[in-house]
Amino acid sequence: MEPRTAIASPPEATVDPSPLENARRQLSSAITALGYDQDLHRVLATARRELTVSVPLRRDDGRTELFTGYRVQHDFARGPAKGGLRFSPGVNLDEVRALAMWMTWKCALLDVPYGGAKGGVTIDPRNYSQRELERVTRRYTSEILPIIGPEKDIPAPDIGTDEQNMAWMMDTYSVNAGYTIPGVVTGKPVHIGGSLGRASATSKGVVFIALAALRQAGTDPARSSAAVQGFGKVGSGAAAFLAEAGVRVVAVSDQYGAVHDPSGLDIPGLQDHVRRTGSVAGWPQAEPMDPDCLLELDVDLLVPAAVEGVLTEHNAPRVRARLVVEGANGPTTAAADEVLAARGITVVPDILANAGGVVVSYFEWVQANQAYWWTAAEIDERLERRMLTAWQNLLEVSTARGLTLREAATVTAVERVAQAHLTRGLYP
Ligand SMILES: NC(=O)C1=CN([C@@H]2O[C@H](COP(=O)(O)OP(=O)(O)OC[C@H]3O[C@@H](n4cnc5c(N)ncnc54)[C@H](OP(=O)(O)O)[C@@H]3O)[C@@H](O)[C@H]2O)C=CC1
Ligand SMILES: O=C(O)CCC(=O)C(=O)O
Repeated sequence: MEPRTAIASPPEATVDPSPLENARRQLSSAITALGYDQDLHRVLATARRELTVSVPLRRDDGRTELFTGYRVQHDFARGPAKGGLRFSPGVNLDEVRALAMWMTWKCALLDVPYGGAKGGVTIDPRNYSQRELERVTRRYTSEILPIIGPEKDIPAPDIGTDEQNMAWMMDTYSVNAGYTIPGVVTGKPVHIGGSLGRASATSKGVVFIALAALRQAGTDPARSSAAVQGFGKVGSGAAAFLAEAGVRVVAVSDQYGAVHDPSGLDIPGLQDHVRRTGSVAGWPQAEPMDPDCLLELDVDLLVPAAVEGVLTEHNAPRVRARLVVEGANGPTTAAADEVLAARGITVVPDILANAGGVVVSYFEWVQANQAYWWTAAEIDERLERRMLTAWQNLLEVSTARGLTLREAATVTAVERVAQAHLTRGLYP
């Protein structure tokens, strides 16, 4: 594939306010709504453990490069920490802190028995060979090895990583232990202890929730339209499942461009094009469009499924979607949330909408620990049940307490985590 230059403009709000500021603002509102004191607030706002490591890489041509890696474990009160590993050049400690905190709330909201964690390495994986990526993954795993494990912290894929990275992590961890420990990571290939349905779980979960939210708003999915930002593991799967459900997916984007067809994109055809060329850009069967304009299209449903901070106070007044379902973590800043709520646009928060991944990661961990495998149908059925139960609960809390869906989700999750702290006596 030809090297490409990203044309999508960096999100205006990733610098100010940062994802961490947004995450802390959401927590702060929940603490106020719950009437908790500032001591408990400080405990919940602060990660239990943070590790920064340096990751040297001997390149294939003999040169050496040095990357920085992070693993942040935000909370353990409800179980081992859980969360993805991101390979992206912009990764920094504060971003990982925010993502780890959101993992804690997500696991609590879905009632999976984990705390939250996240990891990252400051590398753009597109610029490195598979052998180089293997060395980086193994070295990073060795560096964080003392703090991960099936009962401590269980990584999974996130931006820029996939099941192959998880296979290398599992192998590095297992070789050090002297025996195979599949429960140390999730999102592994199925033939080495991964779960059926994990690869598609996040996208499927997004679509279960999107369809339920459309129906809740009185919109027939088969007569609705959608735009999806990001065409990676989450975005391309979400676009495909939406299209299968009869939703007209009119636009999708990645870092290099966006394509638009008001009559609906042929998603399998586009996936094929991306497999061949590495981007949605240049697909001849649709019109190119400015990726920033995708967020402002007149559609029923907008699915941001790329990075944090793309819906800001600057563009939120121009959003015309009736419903936003967050496939990405933290795509909407706290200020944008207020603008969208005031404009009557419903935002289904990340900690519910994209939780399908961690739900099936939980199923994978349970299966790996028991060495007993479920069928694809069992996994899909249990995933759908968990997602829709959480959605119904959320609607009830939101209505009963007069809160937005994000406020209701954060309040519910923070209350569960706080109760775990208080009951265990971890809170001094
Ligand atoms: N994977 C999972 O199971 C889960 C992921 N998430 C979240 O979903 C989001 C996407 O993750 P995932 O799909 O796994 O990651 P991938 O690396 O598979 O895909 C990321 C996608 O986002 C695109 N992208 C990156 N920056 C921009 C931008 N500025 N504008 C438009 N598109 C952009 C990438 O484009 P390009 O291909 O051109 O680089 C790519 O299409 C993240 O927020 C992640 O944290 C949440 C829950 C679980
Ligand atoms: O599957 C997991 O453990 C976590 C996935 C993830 O990183 C996320 O939900 O943001």
